[in-house]
This record gives sequence, structure tokens and C-alpha cells, in this order.
Amino acid sequence: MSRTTSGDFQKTSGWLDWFDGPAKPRFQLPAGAVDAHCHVFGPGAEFPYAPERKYTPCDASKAQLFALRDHLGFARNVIVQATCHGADNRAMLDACVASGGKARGVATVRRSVTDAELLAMHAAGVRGVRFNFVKRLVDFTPKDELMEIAGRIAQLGWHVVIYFEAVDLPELWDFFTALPTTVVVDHMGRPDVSKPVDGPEFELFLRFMREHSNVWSKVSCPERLSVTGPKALEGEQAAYRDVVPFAQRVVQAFPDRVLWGTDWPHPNLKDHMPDDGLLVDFIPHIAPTAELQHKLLVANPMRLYWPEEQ
Ligand SMILES: O=C(O)c1cc(C(=O)O)oc(=O)c1
Repeated sequence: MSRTTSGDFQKTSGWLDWFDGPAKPRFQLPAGAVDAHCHVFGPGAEFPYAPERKYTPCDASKAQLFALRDHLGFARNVIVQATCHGADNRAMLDACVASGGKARGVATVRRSVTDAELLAMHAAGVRGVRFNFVKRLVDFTPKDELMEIAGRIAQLGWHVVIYFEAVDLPELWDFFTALPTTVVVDHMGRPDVSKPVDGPEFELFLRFMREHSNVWSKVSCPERLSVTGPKALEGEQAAYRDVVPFAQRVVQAFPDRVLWGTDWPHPNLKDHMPDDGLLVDFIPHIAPTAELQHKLLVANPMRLYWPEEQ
């Protein structure tokens, strides 16, 4: 079934809609598991997409996200502001509030954000801001503006989520290592998994984490990073094998600083749309023991997003 975009919007040409009717995962998530990276899109008629966006998605509402959460067996979500909404956080905030405490959020803000707005976001459940350096997704924001924002949100106990491509890490290193908060890297800093896992590019990322104990990583998005597959479709139980050594390395080296998320509704995939149930079945390949799974899915996200419950 083709999904629609409501309001005065037309999906980007070639847009792949999120997968309908995902499998029930075979992997039994631990009680209290958190999907620590997912998004809501619109619906456009209610929460318009931002004029500066680089893509227009199909709608993906909070009700659809919560249904997926329950189907897969997650207890909670961390809803990350998607770039198609720019710095208009209303859809994400509305979803957090509607979740009844089962979702926390990561916002995108500009320097012009007021302290009162930040406090209101905190009350709605926001615990971090996202700085995006992926050029196909956002226009450039000066680093001094980002550093000023980081200084302000640090006072609220929030963290910074960073999204960048592996080739850009050397240039961004000084900025990232000067951030005054916990820093969470999206999707392992997007390694090129056709390169060796013990090669210089991924080693730089591991060094980034090793030398900076405030840096965490989401070991998410194998469907984005995989080059040779196989895809998480049609019951595949060994999907995205080429990504496994990279994610496993991060989980084993930094078990207390990793998070996992579905990345539903998977913006901008070009090749295929994964079955989210089978994506959950990817987890035991990268976190093979019950202890690692509990840290990745429960203890770590709870410490970062619901510390008051610890
Ligand atoms: O690689 C991407 O296209 C992508 C985009 C977004 C976003 O538009 O916010 O978020 C993600 O986590 C990944």
C-alpha cells in the first residue's frame, strides 16, 4: 500500500514508504527495552514540513509509532527530531507528550531559542539536541552557534546528538571533543563497511570513543550502512552481515555507552525498506549475551533519558 503525505505536500520522487505489517521479532527484547532512535513525520496537514527541508516524506504519525513500539515489544521510544521538520519541534513534542511518559525527545534548536522554550521542551520530555553535519540533509550552521547552544543545554543536563559521515570526522574532531556534554553519535558515525573494520577510518572512530569517555554511539542503521546485505526482508535471520563486525566491535569495547534504535520510519532509504521485526532480530548478532543486550537496550538508554528512574 502506498502511503500518503497530507496537507499541501508531495513526497519526494522515489520515496520509499515504511514497511507495512512487520514480522513479530524472534528475538525476545528484554523487559523495559527502549527504541532509542526513531522519528515521527507530520502528519503534514497537522505539523507542516519545514520550508528548508531537503526531502518530503510520507506521513508517519505518533499513533503509528506507538503501534510499532507495542508490536515489536519495546517499552519506550526516544523520538529524534527529523530534518524534514527543521527546527520546528511540534510534531516530536506532541508525540512525546501523547506517549504518557513512554517517550523522550531530542530536538533541533537555533540560537534564537529562548530559555522559556527550552524549559517547555524539557517538561515535554526533551533531553538532548541534535547537530547534523550530513550535507545532503541540512544547510550549514556555524560552529560557534552550535557551541553556544551546547553550553545552554548543558545547564539543563541535556546531551548533544551528532550525525556525520565517517570521512568528515577528522575535520570535526576538535569541535566534537570540545563539546561540554555527553555526546551521542548517530549510526556509528556512518562507517564505510566495505573498508576493513580494523582499518584507519574505523580506528579513528574507535579512538574518538576510547579517548573521550563522554562519547556514546548508536549502533543502529545496518540497513543504511550495509553494502552487500542480505536485506531484512522475507524472514531473513542473518541480515546486513557486513555491518555486524563494526557494530559488534563498538558494543564489546564500550558496552556502557551504546544505544540501539530502529530508525523507523527510515528516511531516505533508496534501495529497500526493511521489515522492522527482522531489524530487531539483528540485535543478538551485535550484542550476543544477555548482559550486553540489557545494557544496550535497557540500562544505557534509561541512564541517559530516564535518570530519575535509576
Ligand atoms: O540518513 C538519513 O537520511 C537520515 C535522516 C534523518 C533525518 O532526516 O533526520 O535522520 C536519520 O537518522 C537518518
